[in-house]
Amino acid sequence: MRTDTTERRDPRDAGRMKTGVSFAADLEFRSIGFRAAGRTILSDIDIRIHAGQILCLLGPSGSGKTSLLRIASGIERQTAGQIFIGGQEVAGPDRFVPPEQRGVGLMFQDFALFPHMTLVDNVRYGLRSLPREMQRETATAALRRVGLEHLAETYPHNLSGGEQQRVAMARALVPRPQVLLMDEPFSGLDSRLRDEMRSETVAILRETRATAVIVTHDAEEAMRLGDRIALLRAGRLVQYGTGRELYRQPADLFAASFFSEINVLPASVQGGTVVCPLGAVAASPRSDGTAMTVGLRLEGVRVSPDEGSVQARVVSRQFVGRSDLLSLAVDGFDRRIRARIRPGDLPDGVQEVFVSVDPQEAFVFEGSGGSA
Ligand SMILES: Nc1ncnc2c1ncn2[C@@H]1O[C@H](COP(=O)(O)OP(=O)(O)OP(=O)(O)O)[C@@H](O)[C@H]1O
Repeated sequence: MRTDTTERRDPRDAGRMKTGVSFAADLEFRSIGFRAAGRTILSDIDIRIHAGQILCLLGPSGSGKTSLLRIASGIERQTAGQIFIGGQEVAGPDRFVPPEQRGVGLMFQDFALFPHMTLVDNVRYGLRSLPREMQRETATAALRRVGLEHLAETYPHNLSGGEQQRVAMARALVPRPQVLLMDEPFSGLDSRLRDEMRSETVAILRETRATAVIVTHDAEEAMRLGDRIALLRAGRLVQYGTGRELYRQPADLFAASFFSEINVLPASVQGGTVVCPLGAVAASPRSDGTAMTVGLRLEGVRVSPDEGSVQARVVSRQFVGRSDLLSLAVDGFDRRIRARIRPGDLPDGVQEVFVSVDPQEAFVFEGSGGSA
């Protein structure tokens, strides 16, 4: 039987259930597609995470991260495919479990605390099915866990951003959802606080053994937080794996450039070797003349005053703290090459240099477009 999507419900209700009855669960997106307003927003998304794992949905603005999160929660309904939580289908062509029965907790970008309620009442909100005394006790314990018990009777507007984040986290976790869904939970915090809250959030998620999905557009954040990362682009899954896999073996040029700044260089196969304007990069079994593209991390451009594959001139040099950023003009290549070097690696004032490629920092893709 079909049940309509539940846009009129208050999504803050999504995690409401009896405390203590649920445990972390596997979460699976199977062939998810989503069309809205005549557009394809998501297609063919297959992701599965195990109970207790943290999945980061990573991608640029508009890639479909929030849509996928909303589909997992039941606020939105996919137009193709199925969602499984703990092995049970919660959404599919013939089945739709509403948000409040899915055992999911939701945490929003702006934390969405109720301004007219004290902190303890905000946290209690998810526990309305429990007896009153238990609600208070459990909510207070949850505030204690995030270090805010002493502020239980204050109102959200008295709190700093980090404190609000912690209350939102306590509120989302207190009903012990099987899966916690978090939409850019750190984006409203300044960078120092963001670091602190990231570590704290992981600690709390591990402690409660919650399965979590975190939306972010920051690759470093995804690597810090996620056991697995799903990289999306224009509604498609570009790559799924650990942070290390995505960083070290990006599926295509887009994935490579999402994880670090890169130079994109045209290349071709010559005598079993991929050769770009900075020299030889890697061996290749492909036939001579095959067009290739090299993605070279800025750290992968070796710069030396006296040795390297090709000659270059330093066009600009910027001090940016732990490294210097160089812009280089390479003989016979009309685009500037960017490099990031340790300040001591090249004496100040040196203009004529040699450059070569560190093969460890270079990614080779077939074709001139750079796909895998
Ligand atoms: N119900 C809908 N109706 C029409 N368009 C929608 C709907 N939901 C999402 N979209 C569109 O789908 C695209 C993906 O949106 P989504 O919010 O999922 O992306 P995102 O990756 O989370 O982006 P951001 O990082 O900017 O939040 C956007 O272009 C958005 O406008």
